[in-house]
Amino acid sequence: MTSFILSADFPASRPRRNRRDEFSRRLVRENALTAHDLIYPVFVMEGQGIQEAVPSMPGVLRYSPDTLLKVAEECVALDIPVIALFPVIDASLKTPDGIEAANPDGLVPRVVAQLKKNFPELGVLTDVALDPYTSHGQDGVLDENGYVLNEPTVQILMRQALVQAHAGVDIVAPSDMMDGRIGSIRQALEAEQHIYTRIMAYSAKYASAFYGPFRDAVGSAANLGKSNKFTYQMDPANRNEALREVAADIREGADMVMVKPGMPYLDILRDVKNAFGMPTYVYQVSGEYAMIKAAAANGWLDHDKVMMESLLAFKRAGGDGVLTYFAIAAAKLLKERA
Ligand SMILES: NCc1[nH]cc(CCC(=O)O)c1CC(=O)O
Ligand SMILES: [Mg+2]
Repeated sequence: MTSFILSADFPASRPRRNRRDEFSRRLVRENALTAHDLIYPVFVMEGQGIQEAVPSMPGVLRYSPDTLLKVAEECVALDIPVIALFPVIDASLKTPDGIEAANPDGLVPRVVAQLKKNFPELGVLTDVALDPYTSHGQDGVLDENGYVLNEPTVQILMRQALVQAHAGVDIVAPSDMMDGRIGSIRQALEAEQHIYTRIMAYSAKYASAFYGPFRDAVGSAANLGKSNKFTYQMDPANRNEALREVAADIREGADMVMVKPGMPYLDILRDVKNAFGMPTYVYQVSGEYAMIKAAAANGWLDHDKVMMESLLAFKRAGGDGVLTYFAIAAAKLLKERA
């Protein structure tokens, strides 16, 4: 047998030694996913006894406040720390300024109060954004050319966040990408003694085509039509800009920051974590979920394995937690394995 040297390191270095047995693979494992890393986004609408399927998001349902309680109970049982609410607003309540967002008797504040009353230990996160409430599906107030106006939009977002805080929400999460909204919301919260309301800022939110199924779920897709969100959400080509956006949100008072979408933006997630060391979250968005579901339904990918690998990748890339429609399924798997 001829002996040959493959490299100067070999065979002193054989990376496969550590990989040979399950015990040493476990011993050298660098990252782990736990239920504590999961935030479960849910769609909620008016009504009773509702569990309505979202066709472009197989396995995702729209709930009425009563059926949502069961979901919250499941989150608690599975050790999922936070549930994130996304409202489906009746078309009759949608207006150009989306002012229903600031209605203290609206759907979201009522659901927040109900959840906190029944499950005080479950963290509740609310979306601060106008798109579920506007008749045009944009995240803000428009001028005569259809341009989203910054300050007038921030004024309404402040009122929306305050209403949610009064209802008892734990975390407000502005997903709109208006400039200066974190500072305005923080000031308003402090002024009204909501000093413990946390802000999770959607800081680096890209103008992504991966949001398509979500817009079906909340019913903004048809209203939005062919228009886009390029004048406020970030250009997918940009990397440095994400760091500037995150820096500004931290200075303005964000307690946690977010990168969105997830898997196509893992580089941004790593950059943000390295640059700021903040509690950093990532949104595995509706389109990412739909892709995995579709491939699995065709038998092209192993659903559970791909789901868990995609979630672990967020941890490895620097995420402290993930907003994911897989939260319940993943937490169940983690519990079975424990
Ligand atoms: N305020 C809008 C909002 N909040 C969360 C999502 C997307 C979430 C997902 O795709 O799962 C969007 C869509 C958008 O910006 O158009
Ligand atoms: Mg910003």
